[in-house]
Amino acid sequence: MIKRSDFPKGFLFGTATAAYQIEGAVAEDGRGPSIWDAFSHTPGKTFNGDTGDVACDHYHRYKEDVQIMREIGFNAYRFSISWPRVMPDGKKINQKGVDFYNRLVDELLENDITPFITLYHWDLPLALDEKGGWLNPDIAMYFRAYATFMFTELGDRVKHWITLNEPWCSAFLGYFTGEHAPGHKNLQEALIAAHNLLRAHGHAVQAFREEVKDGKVGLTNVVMKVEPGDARPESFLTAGLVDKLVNAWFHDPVVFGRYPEEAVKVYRERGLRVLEDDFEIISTPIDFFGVNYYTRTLVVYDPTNPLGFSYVPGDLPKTEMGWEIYPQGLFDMLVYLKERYRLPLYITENGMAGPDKLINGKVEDDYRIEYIEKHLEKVLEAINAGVDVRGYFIWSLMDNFEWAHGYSKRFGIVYVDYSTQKRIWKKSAHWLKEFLKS
Ligand SMILES: OC[C@@H]1[C@@H](O)[C@H](O)[C@@H](O)c2nc(CNc3ccccc3)cn21
Repeated sequence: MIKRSDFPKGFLFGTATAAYQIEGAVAEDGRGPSIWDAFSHTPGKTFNGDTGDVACDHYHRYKEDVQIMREIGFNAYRFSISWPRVMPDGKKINQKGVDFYNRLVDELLENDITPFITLYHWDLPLALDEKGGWLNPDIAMYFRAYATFMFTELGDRVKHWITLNEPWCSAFLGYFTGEHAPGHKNLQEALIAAHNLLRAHGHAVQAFREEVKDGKVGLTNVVMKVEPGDARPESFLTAGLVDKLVNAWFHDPVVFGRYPEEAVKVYRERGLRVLEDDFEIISTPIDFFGVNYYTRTLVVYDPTNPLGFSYVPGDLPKTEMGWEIYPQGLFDMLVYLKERYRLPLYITENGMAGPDKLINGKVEDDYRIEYIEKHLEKVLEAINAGVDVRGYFIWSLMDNFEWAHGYSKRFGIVYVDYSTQKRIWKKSAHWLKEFLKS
């Protein structure tokens, strides 16, 4: 059984959330609509027609939620700022919205919890989407202005910042598969959005260097361990290619100032345009990568598929999301990222959706305790293998709005009874409290 003291001194143990998934109060104190407000209110887009209108009502209950983090013993908390709450039209400042984040940051600091802020966790102001959103190259300058303002407003107290959460999801789920807002289904658009997301990231890093001299800034990507789903040699090659299409596509430009050549070829061979501008800005040096790790992805060679591969389900035990539980993949990807990019790493998300049932006031989520413990063991193994991992954030503090799945998936270590907004510690929260004392 691993102990907290096995980890390096100063290692951060935290939990993570995102604005649209927990805040609610979507029209309070001047907040403007985001693309997720529009998307979730569009019939058929989310499970049961669920929306983030109320969510966990964190906007009003943030003090209670900070107390829960303090009692569990976390020393860090990753959360995101709702761009449309602080700039309802994407540009004009709404001071009441800004003041919520001032209050939240002060509450965290008073409880010795280090804030990690994500500037963009998918809730683009709808007004900017109406100007083309991530398809409009101007978006990079709107994002730079938003980032600059937040750095000046909170940078005196917040020294750890993440520009974007998972640009792969924003681009490919938002513009190719259409599962996420704004719900487009166009691969060329996904490539354009991906490039503008990376440009926006680079501009924000440049602004950060001007505004927060003593801070650290990074980018959080979803990191998938891609493996062949059958024994054919062509599937082995396909896995290597998909790794470039998903992982390297959002890491290489930021460090090397270019897209991975093998992946560019896949798109160009299919007549798609790959953008090449602004790599100087995109590769403005960063201080760390955030790693969101959940599972592995199995792919097989499939010439009938537009990109030459298809996903296959694995045979390992799965979570409620249908994702295989595969801690080894975390170790593998931490070593891979260290070898390829040589940057400090924070695991900014790791966790599972479980069949969490409230029975006699308790949620016995032993499966989640095992998931966390097994993944922490792999983090420790990676650190002992020389990987510079500096923190681990559990997704998530509490059950929340799980995007297209609505409230049907529970990732929290704290159960939320949405009918009463009562927070109920799951067994995993009690386990973590003991672990963090060990
Ligand atoms: O789904 C759980 C969380 C989600 O609530 C967070 O907002 C988001 O940052 C997040 N990213 C992942 C991993 N992304 C992923 C994307 C495609 C396939 C498998 C995993 C999981 N999660």
